[in-house]
Amino acid sequence: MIRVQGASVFAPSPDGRGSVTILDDATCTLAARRTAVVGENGSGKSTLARVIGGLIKSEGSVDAPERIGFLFSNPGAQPVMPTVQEDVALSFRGRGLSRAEIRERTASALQEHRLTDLAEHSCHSLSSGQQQRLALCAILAGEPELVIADEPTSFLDGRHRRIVRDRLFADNAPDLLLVTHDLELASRCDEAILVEAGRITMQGPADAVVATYEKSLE
Ligand SMILES: Nc1ncnc2c1ncn2[C@@H]1O[C@H](COP(=O)(O)OP(=O)(O)OP(=O)(O)O)[C@@H](O)[C@H]1O
Repeated sequence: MIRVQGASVFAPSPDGRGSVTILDDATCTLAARRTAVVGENGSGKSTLARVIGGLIKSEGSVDAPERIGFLFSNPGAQPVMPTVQEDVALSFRGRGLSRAEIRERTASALQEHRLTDLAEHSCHSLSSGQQQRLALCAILAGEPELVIADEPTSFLDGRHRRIVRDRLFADNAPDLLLVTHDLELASRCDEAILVEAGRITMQGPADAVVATYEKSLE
């Protein structure tokens, strides 16, 4: 369950003299297992996702699960460790596991995400699509209650897009808040919210919200 009450975010205006509102008094209660966030470029979707994920501060209040995995729209910003293997292993630390258990779980997570061949590679040497797959692997390894995914398939080829979609929508996957321009994927969520010019203008069943949004684009 996510509750956002009167969240507003301001950024410096381009002339540097004042501020512009990039999220305008957003209020919503998201109780569905999977919620899509749709809207035009620059409407404020990522800003809302970051506010919910606690990555940026806003006015108002946000109540969200404690264990959130955030998939950035720029996957190059995601890895924190030098190599692929170390980055995934980090997700298993702090849970009282032995070194051998961490090694074993890391190997199995890498295998599941078809990253075994890249285990020793430097995270920064990976392509954007590989980084996006690594980010998902590392985040799911952390067993979050909620995944906030900002365009999680933007750099992926068709095959890997299907794999990532299937993983995010698996029965045992964490709850999902999905920012996407892929309206077919958005429709697979239970609910959706529409963001327009910094405001949440609609919330409801994903199909209905996507249909309204698509119409507004005609
Ligand atoms: N740090 C910032 N400083 C100034 N303006 C910002 C900042 N972050 C976002 N904005 C502006 O806020 C608006 C909303 O940005 P946001 O990234 O939330 O949009 P979005 O709906 O996710 O867009 P897209 O679909 O293109 O990814 C944009 O006009 C953007 O330029």
